[in-house]
Amino acid sequence: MGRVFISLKTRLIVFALALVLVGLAIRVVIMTDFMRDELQQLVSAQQLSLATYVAQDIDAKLRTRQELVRRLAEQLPQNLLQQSDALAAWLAARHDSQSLFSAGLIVVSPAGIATTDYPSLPGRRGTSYADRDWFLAIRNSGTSAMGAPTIGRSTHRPGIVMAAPIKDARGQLLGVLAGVTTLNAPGFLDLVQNNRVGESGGFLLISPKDRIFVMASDPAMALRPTPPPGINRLHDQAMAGYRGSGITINAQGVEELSSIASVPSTDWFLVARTPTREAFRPLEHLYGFLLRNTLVIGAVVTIASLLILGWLFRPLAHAARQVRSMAEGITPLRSLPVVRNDEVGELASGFNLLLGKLREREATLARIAHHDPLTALPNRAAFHERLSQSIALARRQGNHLALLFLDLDDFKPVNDDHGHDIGDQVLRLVAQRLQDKVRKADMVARFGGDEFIILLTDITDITSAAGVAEKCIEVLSAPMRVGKLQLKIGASIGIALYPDHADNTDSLLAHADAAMYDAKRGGRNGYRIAPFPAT
Ligand SMILES: Nc1nc2c(ncn2[C@@H]2O[C@H](COP(=O)(O)OP(=O)(O)OP(=O)(O)O)[C@@H](O)[C@H]2O)c(=O)[nH]1
Repeated sequence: MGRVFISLKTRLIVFALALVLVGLAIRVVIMTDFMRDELQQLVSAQQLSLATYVAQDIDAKLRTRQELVRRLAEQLPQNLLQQSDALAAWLAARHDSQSLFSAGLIVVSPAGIATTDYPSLPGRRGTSYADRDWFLAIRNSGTSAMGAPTIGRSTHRPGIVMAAPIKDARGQLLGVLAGVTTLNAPGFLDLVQNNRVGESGGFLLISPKDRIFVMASDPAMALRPTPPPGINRLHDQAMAGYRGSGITINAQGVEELSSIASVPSTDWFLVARTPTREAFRPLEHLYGFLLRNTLVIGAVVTIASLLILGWLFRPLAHAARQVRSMAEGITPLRSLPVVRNDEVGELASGFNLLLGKLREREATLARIAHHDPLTALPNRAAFHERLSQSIALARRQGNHLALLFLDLDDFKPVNDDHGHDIGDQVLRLVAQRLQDKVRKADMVARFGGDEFIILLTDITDITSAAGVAEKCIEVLSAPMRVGKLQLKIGASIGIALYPDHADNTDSLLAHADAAMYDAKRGGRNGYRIAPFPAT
């Protein structure tokens, strides 16, 4: 398990995934600001057009009613002002043909008392409207007026009054004609009430002068007071005349995108509002999309990384396994295949170079271990190895071997008289001369000091071995030129044969050694054959 976490492949995949996630985070951060601004502008523009459209619809309805009541006031037969029933019949004819005033028409005397109404509501005739704003406005200005939305005195429902003066030819006020519309009357504020903006947004129709909601998507809000200043920043700005869009926190603590448009014929304004959570929902969808998109990209990156890294690292893993197997001695040392010309290929080439060096070093060490550094002849260890192999082979093939144990005569004085360097050169000359006298298949080794040993393979009889010994003695007896010196040495040789004297290395060597001492004792510069065992 631990290997998985420290694996280069895992780390690279984690790194790639981290890049994907960082990319997502950066996209989300950058896009959030950008998209929010864009979306806010778009939704604001749409919502403002909607608010303007609905505000103009309300305005048109108010104007139509104002116009109607003004016209009716002009047309009203003034002679009927004193004939209540006839006037009611006249009103009925007008009201039925154009029923814009859902709560009817009222004729009010200059003193503010309702004299006639249609449709007639219980208790309406005789009621005083002298304190109503619309009546007072007409009394003061003499022109038509619209009252503040309020609970009707006879209807007992939220409503609004449009009133126009009834004047005689001299401009004398004879009465007031008032048309009453309840706020929830069909065809009046339909677009505002029970209508939503989006899913959870809505409208508010506000009269800033009266500080009330005239109507809202929730009709229960009609005539409720607007929030006091300081609760809703944008509402405060709208009350002060701002028209346009903005984001604000409403009295319930919900963030809303609000668009404000004027109703031109009054000082009212209409607010279309949508919770920003809903307005900016496309952003959530975008995040969802980005997240899904990132998950897919992440999965693709992981799979692609696994495949690509697997392909890239396969030779590396393979090479690592091979190197381990070589190091553990399971497989022999051999060069790694260089599959590609990339870093992995470079590593394999580097390993192969190292392997070459190792082999060279190994060869040097083997040479050092098996050769005498002075004469470059095989040393005692190499000789023992070779002798064992030769005995085994000779045993299988039924051949004879001969061992010539050679010790220089009077070598010590060379050292003593001329120094060790001269002695070394003499030893090298001896090695050279001996090698020249044997066949390639034979072996000359330095046994140590001034002792040499010669292994003759495949000899037929003792005579041929003795012949070689003689030639060696002869060649070594010849004067040796070392620098300006002319030196002379000799050699004593002991000969032992396989299998005649012995059939193993140690015993064979012991026989040859003993024979060599025999030769020394016999006067030096000669050879002796080990005595053959009695049969
Ligand atoms: N220069 C040199 N001398 C060596 C080396 N190895 C051994 N010797 C010398 O070889 C001599 C061998 O001793 P001996 O065999 O007793 O000397 P020797 O004079 O040949 O005696 P005999 O065999 O009795 O004739 C010693 O003086 C060693 O110091 C070497 O590598 N270089």
